[in-house]
Amino acid sequence: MGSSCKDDREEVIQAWYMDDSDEDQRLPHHREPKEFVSLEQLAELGVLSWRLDADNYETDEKLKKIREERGYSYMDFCEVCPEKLPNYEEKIKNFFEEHLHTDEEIRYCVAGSGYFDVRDRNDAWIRVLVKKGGMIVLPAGIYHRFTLDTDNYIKAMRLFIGDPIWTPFNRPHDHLPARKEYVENFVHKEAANHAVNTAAA
Ligand SMILES: CSCCC(=O)/C(O)=C/O
Ligand SMILES: [Fe+2]
Repeated sequence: MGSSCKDDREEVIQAWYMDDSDEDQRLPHHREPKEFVSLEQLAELGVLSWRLDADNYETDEKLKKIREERGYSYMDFCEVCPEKLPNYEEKIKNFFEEHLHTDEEIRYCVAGSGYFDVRDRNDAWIRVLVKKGGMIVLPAGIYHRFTLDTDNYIKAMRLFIGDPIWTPFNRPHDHLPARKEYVENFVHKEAANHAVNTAAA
C-alpha cells in the first residue's frame, strides 16, 4: 500500500502502546507522547484485521469469502453490557485477566466498540481499539485481554473453526503447545526478521 493511500481499516481499528497507570481500564491509556502501532506491526504479531460492512453482515460477500478461506464454520454473537450479558461483573473481570486460547480468537464488531489488548514481543501491552466494522483475529497462543471502553457496549460476532472452545488459560501457561508455537513463529522468527531488516536499512 502506497504512503498516500490511507488504509481504510484504520477508521475502525487503531492500536497504540499503553501507559502503566492503574486508572480505569476503560480509559484509552495512551503513553505521553502517544505511540501508535500500525496494522502491519500487528500483523507481525499474528494479529490480522479487516474492515467489513457491519450494516449488511448477513449478505456481505467479503465476510463470506474470509469465512470460506479460513474455515470459520461457527458463528454467534456476544453482546457485552450489564443488561444483556449474564454474570456481567464476573465476565468483565475474567475478560480482563491476561490469558491465551489454544485456538484463534476471532471477533467482528457489528456495534459499539471495545479494547483488545495484546502483548508485543517484549511483553509490552498494545491496546487495539475495535469499532463497528472492525474484525480481528488474535492468533492461538498470544497473551491478551479484553475490556469495554467508556461507552460500555459492544456487540461482536464470534467465529470459530468447527465446534467452539472458549477456554481461557490465564497467564502463565507457557508450557502449552499453542503458546510454544506462537513464541516460535511470532516472537523468535519475527525478532530475527526484524534484526535482518534493521541491519539492511
Ligand atoms: C467482545 S467478545 C468478549 C471478549 C472475549 O470473548 C474474549 O475471549 C476476550 O479475550
Ligand atoms: Fe480471549
